[in-house]
Amino acid sequence: MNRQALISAFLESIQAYPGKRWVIALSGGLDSIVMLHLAASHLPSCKLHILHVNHHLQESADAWSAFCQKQAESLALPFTQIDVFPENSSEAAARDARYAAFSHFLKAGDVLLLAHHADDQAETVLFRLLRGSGLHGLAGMPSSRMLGGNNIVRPLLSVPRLELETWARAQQLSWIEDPSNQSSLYDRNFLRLKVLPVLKERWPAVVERLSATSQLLRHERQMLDEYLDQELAGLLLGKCALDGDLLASVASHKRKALIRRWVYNLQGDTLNEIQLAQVDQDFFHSAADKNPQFTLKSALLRRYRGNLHLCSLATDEECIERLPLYEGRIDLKGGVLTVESCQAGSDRLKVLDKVVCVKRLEGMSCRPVGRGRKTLKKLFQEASIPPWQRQNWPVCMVDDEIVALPGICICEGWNATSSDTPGFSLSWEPF
Ligand SMILES: Nc1ncnc2c1ncn2[C@@H]1O[C@H](COP(=O)(O)OP(=O)(O)OP(=O)(O)O)[C@@H](O)[C@H]1O
Repeated sequence: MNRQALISAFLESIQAYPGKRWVIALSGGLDSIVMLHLAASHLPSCKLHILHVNHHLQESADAWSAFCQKQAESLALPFTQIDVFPENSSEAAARDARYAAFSHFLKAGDVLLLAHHADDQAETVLFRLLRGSGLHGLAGMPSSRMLGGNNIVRPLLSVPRLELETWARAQQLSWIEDPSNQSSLYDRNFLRLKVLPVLKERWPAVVERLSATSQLLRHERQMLDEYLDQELAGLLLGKCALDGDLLASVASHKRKALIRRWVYNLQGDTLNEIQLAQVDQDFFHSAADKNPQFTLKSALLRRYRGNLHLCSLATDEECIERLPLYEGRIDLKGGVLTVESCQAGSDRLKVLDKVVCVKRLEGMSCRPVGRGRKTLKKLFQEASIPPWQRQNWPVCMVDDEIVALPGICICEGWNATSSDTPGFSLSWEPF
């Protein structure tokens, strides 16, 4: 890869993500220093910002921060340092703290640039292969992904480390060598220091090949994901529930793949094989009267009447007190309410003016159209609404009268049967 090819690879990956700001994650190591200088030379400086995280884990941590700040000053670029104090000194704790700091710092429209390169990708693939990963793991790091609402991009992912070093030396750049990278006690370092050099002797292009393999697998995975999304469409009961009978009827490996994809689509969490085996065991091989639960980072998997539900960990919070209704989508803590007024003519919205949403109280009852008087409890049971969703289900009222239970029923007198009858339709997507 010549100098121009390196610059083109960098610019091509970045130009697909024209953010408000490109935030350069600068550790001070070779890779992020090269990324910084490529960005400073080829991108408008008014769109650049440097972000450095000080983990306070090594003696020289403050010296690294000072080095990064100096780089920013010499290039006249804005610089932010975030200090974090990870729970312990492991790489994983540092990583968690770093990503939490990244998330906290990024504003809407920012794109975060990370300087992982092809050797990092090769190490990742080898490491995961040795750990027994499947397609998901072997597809390696993606060249871009979402972090909360922001894009993370790795514009140097196809560039071997040696190319970066050659370029950095030619530009007379200086960078920091992290002494912990030289300890082969860590698995990743062992692969980098002891295994990859031996492989390179025999197959000089091993890094490029491993990184090409991961890219092929990413494409295969993309096709698989598209297939799973189509299959999921036939299993969904609302957004956050899957039909348990249909899931039980497919082979276990397919069921696990479907559940993993569904959870990923809703939560961004990827369940690993051990977690999936646990979910499969607890939810599809346990007695029907059991109430299995599986806790994810910020959600809970539950079973109700055989179906699989993904619900927020915060469902016990009281989310509605008294909310005037208006047309459109209303985001509430326990879900999303969609309101459509069906009344024709100029009084259309007046119908909704009178309606308020309240929280359900014990013993409430109403008269759903054509079904006589029913308690809300009975209506929830008949509609197969899981108990944990009932507490936050909004109840629509005018004065003391219940006029609708969104997604379940409209009450007598409030279903628009002609243009002069008040009416509306409502749906509630709990989470
Ligand atoms: N302290 C830091 N401050 C800002 N950015 C950092 C810091 N450490 C790492 N980064 C960013 O992350 C990239 C990858 O760093 P590194 O290879 O050390 O992380 P990793 O642990 O291997 O990977 P990951 O960050 O995905 O866990 C760096 O090139 C840099 O862009």
